[in-house]
Amino acid sequence: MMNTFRIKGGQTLRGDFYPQGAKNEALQVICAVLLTSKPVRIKNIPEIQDVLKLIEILETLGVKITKNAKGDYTFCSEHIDFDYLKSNEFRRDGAKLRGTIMILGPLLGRFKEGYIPIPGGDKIGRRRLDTHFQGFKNLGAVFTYKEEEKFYSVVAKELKGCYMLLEEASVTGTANIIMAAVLAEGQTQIYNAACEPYIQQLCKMLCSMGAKINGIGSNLLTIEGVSQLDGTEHTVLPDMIEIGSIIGLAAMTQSEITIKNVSWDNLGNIPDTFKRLGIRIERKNDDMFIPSQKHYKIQNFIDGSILTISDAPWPGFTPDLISIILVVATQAKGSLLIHQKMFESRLFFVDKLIDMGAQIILCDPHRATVIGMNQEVPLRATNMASPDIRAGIALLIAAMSAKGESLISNIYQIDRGYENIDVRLRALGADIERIAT
Ligand SMILES: CC(=O)N[C@H]1[C@@H](OP(=O)(O)OP(=O)(O)OC[C@H]2O[C@@H](n3ccc(=O)[nH]c3=O)[C@H](O)[C@@H]2O)O[C@H](CO)[C@@H](O)[C@@H]1O
Ligand SMILES: C=C(OP(=O)(O)O)C(=O)O
Repeated sequence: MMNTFRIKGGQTLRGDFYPQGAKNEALQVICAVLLTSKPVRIKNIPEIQDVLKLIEILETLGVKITKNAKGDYTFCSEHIDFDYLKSNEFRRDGAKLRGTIMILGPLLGRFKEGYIPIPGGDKIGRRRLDTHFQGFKNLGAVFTYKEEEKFYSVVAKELKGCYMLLEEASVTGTANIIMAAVLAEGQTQIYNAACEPYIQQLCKMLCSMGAKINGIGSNLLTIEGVSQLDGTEHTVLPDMIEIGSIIGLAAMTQSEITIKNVSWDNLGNIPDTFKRLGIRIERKNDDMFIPSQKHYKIQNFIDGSILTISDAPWPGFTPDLISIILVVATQAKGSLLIHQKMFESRLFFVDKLIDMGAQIILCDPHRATVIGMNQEVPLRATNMASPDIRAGIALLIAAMSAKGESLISNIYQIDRGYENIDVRLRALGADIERIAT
């Protein structure tokens, strides 16, 4: 069944918002349970489409899963069904999301073989997997790709640690290589490693399972292989992308919102980047208070030139919040150049914002200039489909600020990353309804 959101915009929201656990961390640490035959308990798992699908795939793989409470699961990977891994069912199920790619590293590390169909995820431009496979090959694995079956396999007689310099700081690639290397023989050094909080959390969890990893949080990881890993307990951080989305929503709708328990120390430059758009953000212990603001003014650079916000590997600004920055800028005072460097098809949704009356010039697939309207002319309500997860939430924010009723279809693309977003926004006073179409 396809669902649509009906949104009556123009309401001011107010209240406390509790962020969900981080989707991209959950996908990594859930895959890591494959590294041990012992129970691993993970708390604060967001119960969103992508994560639930991964859990379902692990269950079919033979992992015993107990749900202790909402978002709190224990996984035990004593036996793995390699027949299923090579089956047609897996070729179909495994292709549904991006996160499944990260079962390869742990399977290769522990069993010396792993299989995966070409993974799904957002259609936001080319999404290469070269870094993953080059990393596995560096450790001694043989990589095969059957083009007609769209199926990858990695097998090794043994994995041997080595020094490697990654071609790019791929997030899921780094996670995959770490998970293979923790059980490889000897020392592995990964330079140009991604170091997002997702990766730091994965490393911390692996260390509590007995792995030996140094350099956590930096782009040089040194791993001493161990022969086996133990069980553990781990809690997923709040989702920094959801937190950024709510900052954007508060600013656009001139609302006063407190985002609870944000884990400030793991937000990097996200709060400061929104502040550069003139949005006031206050720290209150571990909560984030966003006061209601009639207007917000984009800062210029020191030399007076137009501000540019671009994405970069961590600790740079995350590409997953670029669409939100863009939509928020449409009602700021001033102009902004958005430069989405990593993905080439993530800005096309600006067409919809232009339909709603936003002043945006798409310069090329990577850059858009936004001329803010200073909340003087509201966006117009419209009907639209959500193209990808972050454009989806950006359009939802636009619809919440627009006068009148908007419809957003294809909201599966929002549900896969935001848990019950309609219910949680209604609690803040939003007029949003989920309708079956
Ligand atoms: C499930 C998951 O965790 N998904 C996240 C993960 O995807 P994922 O791990 O798939 O993304 P990668 O980090 O591999 O790369 C994303 C894109 O950026 C390009 N690239 C990457 C690194 C680099 O230094 N330069 C560069 O240009 C790649 O070529 C690719 O086109 O990281 C992305 C980048 O933060 C996020 O958007 C995704 O939400
Ligand atoms: C692009 C994203 O997700 P995925 O990598 O799962 O497609 C995202 O979370 O913004």
